[in-house]
Amino acid sequence: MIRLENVGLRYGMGPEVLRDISLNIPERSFQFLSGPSGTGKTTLLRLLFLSLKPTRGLITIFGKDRARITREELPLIRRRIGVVFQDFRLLDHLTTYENVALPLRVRGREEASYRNDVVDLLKWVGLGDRMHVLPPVLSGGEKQRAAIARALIEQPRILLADEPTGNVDPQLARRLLRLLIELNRMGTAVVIATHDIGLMDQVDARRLVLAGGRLDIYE
Ligand SMILES: Nc1ncnc2c1ncn2[C@@H]1O[C@H](COP(=O)(O)OP(=O)(O)OP(=O)(O)O)[C@@H](O)[C@H]1O
Repeated sequence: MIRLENVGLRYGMGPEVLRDISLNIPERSFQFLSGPSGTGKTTLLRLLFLSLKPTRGLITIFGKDRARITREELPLIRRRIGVVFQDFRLLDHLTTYENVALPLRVRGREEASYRNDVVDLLKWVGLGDRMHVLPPVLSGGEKQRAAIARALIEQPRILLADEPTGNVDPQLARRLLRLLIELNRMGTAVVIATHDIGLMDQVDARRLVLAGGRLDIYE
């Protein structure tokens, strides 16, 4: 579904942050992306989300060569990729419901056509009773789940999550992980960037480990 071949990336004139990365992310797969702080996990996720271009190598996404994707095509392709950012990026002046519905509203969809989907998704992530509050009053774990719901509202084929359990206690981290595993069972590919070894040890999943700009893959 997403394939990288000998990809390298440098920011500006800096050193190569990622070197010779070759990776295939199959449909319906589940993997952790780990490695010490500053090794390029977020950078790799940004390459997968097409918010960065590689400085060398080839990326194929949904069968298309990344280098040939036009500016007009980009939003359509990105719609098939859900992302949960480290800092959530929820809009504080919109309710939880409105944050999750925003991608659909921006596309000009009528609220009546999506209201039930948003409510069902919020219930699924456990925020059924927090729909109408603003993000500043949500706890860290609730914000995380709102960000996951927003990433899923367009039914992406892959979910990229950057440290989704970074700010929550171990019990909540386990619940979030269960949610992502259930999502994967329903057919969505999942990539979770994390430092949390305890979290990774809970699932027998593929591990992508970055170190020194290179990627080791443990199937
Ligand atoms: N926009 C940028 N411009 C220049 N250098 C950057 C930029 N973003 C990241 N870097 C550098 O690239 C390297 C990899 O950063 P990245 O954020 O991808 O690592 P990470 O593994 O996600 O780190 P962490 O686990 O701390 O979140 C770091 O040395 C960082 O300083």
